[in-house]
Amino acid sequence: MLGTGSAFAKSFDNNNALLTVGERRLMIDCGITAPKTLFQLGYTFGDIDALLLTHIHADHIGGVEEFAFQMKFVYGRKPILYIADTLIEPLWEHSLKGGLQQNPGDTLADYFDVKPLSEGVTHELLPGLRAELLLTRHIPNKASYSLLLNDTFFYSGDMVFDLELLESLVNERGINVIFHDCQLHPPGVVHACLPQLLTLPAHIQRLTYLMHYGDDQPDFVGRTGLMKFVEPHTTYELDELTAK
Ligand SMILES: O=c1ccn([C@@H]2O[C@@H]3COP(=O)(O)O[C@H]3[C@H]2O)c(=O)[nH]1
Ligand SMILES: [Zn+2]
Ligand SMILES: [Zn+2]
Repeated sequence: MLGTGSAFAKSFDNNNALLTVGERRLMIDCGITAPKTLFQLGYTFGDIDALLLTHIHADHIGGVEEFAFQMKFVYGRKPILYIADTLIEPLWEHSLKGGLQQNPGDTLADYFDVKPLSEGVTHELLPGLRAELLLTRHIPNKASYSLLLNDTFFYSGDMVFDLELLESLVNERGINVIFHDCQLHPPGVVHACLPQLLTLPAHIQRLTYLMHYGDDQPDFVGRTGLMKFVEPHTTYELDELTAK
């Protein structure tokens, strides 16, 4: 995990991840803090093969302009951009065009090898890494996607509490690890909040790890039921997590 903080956290970096599969690396979201976090952890943008974006908020896309410029002008190649088909136009028109457009007609494709993802369809992102996007509720009229990885691991984009979805993932789809965004203080208007997540049945809590939390997270250690916190700047072995 590059970071595990909420959008407003200052002691935790933005909730972004770097997945390594064999020799290939996929970054999940690239927020404001991602360029500096990568540097602090000893990576460069040149180490990244592909970027996947869950939704358009700065803690998830605020570092994309630098990523795009560095890949073009420092590393001289187009990384893969995996993104929901519905987000391509708003990402460019509403977020990136102001900084990245240099010539009339420039598009995302001038910086990225854009691979549109359709919701509900499994795509192979890297050899050995399959992902399905799920449109999950975050902010009304604003698309945000969560990820099902290799049919075993659920990684929430920002989303509200959705008991029905989590139950169906675990009970019907065989998901055995959940990384879930967690707002520590209620009410959970645009994120699941801790009191809501604490109502999950025990067998789901045991599979659940909390991320995207605020600066007072240390006050909540030991107060998360059967759920654990995802730690920042920490590497998790998916095979080990999902084998438990
Ligand atoms: O209707 C809204 C819209 C936004 N917000 C805050 O802005 C943040 C944007 O990033 P985020 O999605 O990680 O978290 C969001 C919330 O903290 C909110 O509380 N209510
Ligand atoms: Zn966020
Ligand atoms: Zn968000």
